[in-house]
Amino acid sequence: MHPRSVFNKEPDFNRLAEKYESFNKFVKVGNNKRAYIDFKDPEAVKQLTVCLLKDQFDIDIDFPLDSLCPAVPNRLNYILWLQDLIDDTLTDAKDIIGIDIGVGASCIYPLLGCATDLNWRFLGTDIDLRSIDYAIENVKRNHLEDRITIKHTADPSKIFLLEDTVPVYTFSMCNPPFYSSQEELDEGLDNKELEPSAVCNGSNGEMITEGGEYGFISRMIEESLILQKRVIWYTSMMGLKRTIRPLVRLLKESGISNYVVTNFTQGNTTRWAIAWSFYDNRPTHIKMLESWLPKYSFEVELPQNTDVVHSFLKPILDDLDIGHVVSGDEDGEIILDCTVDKNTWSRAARRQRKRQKLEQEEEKSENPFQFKLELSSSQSPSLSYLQIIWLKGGDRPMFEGFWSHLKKRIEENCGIYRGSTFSK
Ligand SMILES: C[S@@+](CC[C@H](N)C(=O)[O-])C[C@H]1O[C@@H](n2cnc3c(N)ncnc32)[C@H](O)[C@@H]1O
Repeated sequence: MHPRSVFNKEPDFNRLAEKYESFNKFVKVGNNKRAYIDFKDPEAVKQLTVCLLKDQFDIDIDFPLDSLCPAVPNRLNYILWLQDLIDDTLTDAKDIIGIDIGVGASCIYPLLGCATDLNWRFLGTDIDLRSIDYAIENVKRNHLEDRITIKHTADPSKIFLLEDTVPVYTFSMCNPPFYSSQEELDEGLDNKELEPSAVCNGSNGEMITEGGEYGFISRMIEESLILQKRVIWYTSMMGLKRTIRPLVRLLKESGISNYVVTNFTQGNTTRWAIAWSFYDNRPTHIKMLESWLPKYSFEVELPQNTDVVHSFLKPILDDLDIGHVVSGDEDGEIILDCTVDKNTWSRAARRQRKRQKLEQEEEKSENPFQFKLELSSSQSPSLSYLQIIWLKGGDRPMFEGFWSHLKKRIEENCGIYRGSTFSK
C-alpha cells in the first residue's frame, strides 16, 4: 500500500453503512460482530466502490453492473506512485496533463487523479462506446469537463490518440486487459490472480486483448518509439508478474535505458507497474524494484570513514573539472551533487587536456551529465560506502567509464591497488 494512501486501514463498513443508505442494505454482521459484505454480489461491491469514492474524495460515479468494478485502494496506489514519479523527476512541472488509455465506464483514474492533485488534467480514451458514454457522464457528474476530456479510439489496434493542441503530455497510464483468451482468464480466476471485486463481471473487452497485457504494453512501447518525447513518462499497470521480464527485455532491445518497475500491494492483491521515458531524468527516490533497475547506480566499499573519503574525493573531482556541491551532510552521510561538462578522465581526454591547458582553450561537452555521490558510514567506524547514481544526461559508456576511473582513484587513495595504478 502507498504510504500516503487514505486506505491504510480496512474500510469501516459499519460507518459507511450508517452514512450511506444505498450501502446499508448490503452490510451483514458476522458472529464475531464484524460487519462484512458478500463480495460475490456485484451490486454490493459496486455500492462499496461508489461509497468509498464519495466518502474519501467526494467523487460521484455510476457504471453498469456488467462492467469492471474498480477496486479503489488499488487504483489510488497507481495514482500516488505517478505523483511520486513526477515529483521525483520533473521538479518544475506545473500544468500536468496525463492520458488514461482504456478509461473504462467508471473513469476512475482521471477522477481520482483530479481529486488528489488540483494541477492535473486528463485525456481518457477507450474503444468501447458504452464505456465512453458512461465516462462522459461521470465527468459531468463531478463538474470536471474543463479538466477531463474523453475520446473514443475507433481502431482497437491503436493505443495512443493524442490531441494536436497538447505538445507534450506529462504521462500516460493504463490498466490494460490482462488476458489473451477466455481460457487464460478462467485460469487466472482459478489462480485467484484477480481481486475479489472482479466478480463485478469485467466484460470481455475489459479483460481480454490480443496477446494479453504483454501484447498490449508491447504495442504501447512500439508506438512510444514513434511518439518519443510527446509523452514524458509512458506507464502501465501489470496484473501478472510474468509480464515484467519480457517487457524489460523489449525496452532494452528498443534502446530505452530510462525505465523503472514497481509493485503495489493491497491486502492479498499485488499489481506491478512499469514506466519508461525518452527524457533523461531518472527516478531516484520513488518506490522501485531493485531487481529490475537498469544499472545506473554503482557502489564500492572503502576502508576509510566518510570524512576521510570525502577529503580524497574533493581533489579528484577538482582535478577532473567536475562541479560538485555538498547537498546533504548528516548522520554519517555526505551527498555531493555533481555535473560533468566534458570527458576529462579517459586517457585520450587527459592527454588533450594537457595540450589545451597549454593553449588555454576551453571546450564544453555537447552532452553534459549529472550524477550524485552518496557517502554513507557502515557499522564499522573505519568502513564506508561510496555510491554513484546517474541522474541525467550523458550516455551509458560515458557514465560507466567515469565510474571506473573514479573508483580506481578513490580506491588507490584508500590504499587498495588492483593491477595498474592511476597516473596523471
Ligand atoms: C481493464 S479495463 C480498465 C478500465 C479502467 N481504467 C479501470 O481501471 O477500471 C481496460 C480498458 O481498456 C479498454 N481498451 C482496450 N483496448 C483499448 C485500446 N486500444 N485503446 C483504448 N482503450 C482500450 C477496454 O475497453 C477497457 O475499458
